[in-house]
Amino acid sequence: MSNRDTLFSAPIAKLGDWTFDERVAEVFPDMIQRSVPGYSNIISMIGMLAERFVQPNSRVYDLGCSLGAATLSVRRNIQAEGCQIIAVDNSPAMVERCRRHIDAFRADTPVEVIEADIRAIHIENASMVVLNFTLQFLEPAERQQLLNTIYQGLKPGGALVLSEKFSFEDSEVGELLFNMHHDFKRANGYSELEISQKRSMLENVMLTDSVETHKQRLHNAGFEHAELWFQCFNFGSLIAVKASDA
Ligand SMILES: C[S@@+](CC[C@H](N)C(=O)[O-])C[C@H]1O[C@@H](n2cnc3c(N)ncnc32)[C@H](O)[C@@H]1O
Ligand SMILES: O=C(O)C(=O)C[C@]1(C(=O)O)C=C[C@@H](O)C=C1
Repeated sequence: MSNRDTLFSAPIAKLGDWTFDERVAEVFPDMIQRSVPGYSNIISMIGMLAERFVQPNSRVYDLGCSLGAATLSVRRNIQAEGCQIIAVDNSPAMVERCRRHIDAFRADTPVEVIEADIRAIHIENASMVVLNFTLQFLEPAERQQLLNTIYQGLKPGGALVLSEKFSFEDSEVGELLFNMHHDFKRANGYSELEISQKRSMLENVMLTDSVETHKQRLHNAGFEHAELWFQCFNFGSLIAVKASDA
């Protein structure tokens, strides 16, 4: 079982910027489950999407794989033969644990876990790409380029799953959903101090976009189809599909 996240329960004198270090990796399953509304639904439904979208003899990329939760869900559900999963993360602490998690289960589809920056990854012969709460950690100016690369590397009929924390153009709704997210964290046992310390650490490194901005970028990248398929408060997931005659 995963360790409980108590990283920010005591006052921290000098709050630095957020990083995915050893301490975060150690408690990550508990942290993400208690912080992201709908996370476990999204993980299991990524498996359902894999069943539908993964094509024989193609690749699946899990970009910003952390401990490999999405990779494992995809691997459990792939029906097609001759596939390979490439899981990428630039945090050594995550990659080391991810390799152990993946190796703990037996399956036919091989998984390669790569310690690298997702901005430097070449994508080819992909039928599915997963960005599960990762794009939000790139500089906003770098997000379009990554989506362009993904579209180029996808086979016709291939899909990108893009899950993110959202901001909202309607400030009234934005404030409501932001507060609902905090209620969710409180209900999951986080104190006001834990919530506010983590929020300050994330402030400079996790800049959120609206659903409209995400859709616009996906269309700019070339995706013929893009729609929100899941939302819980200010967290959700889009599916973007490359046309089968592209
Ligand atoms: C919120 S976590 C993703 C959760 C994971 N996809 C899941 O479904 O459990 C974000 C991950 O992206 C990784 N990351 C952030 N920026 C990255 C980059 N430029 N290249 C590679 N990995 C990156 C972090 O190290 C972290 O593990
Ligand atoms: O916005 C928050 O408060 C979060 O905790 C979000 C979030 C995320 O979306 O990735 C941030 C960092 C951790 O990886 C887990 C969750």
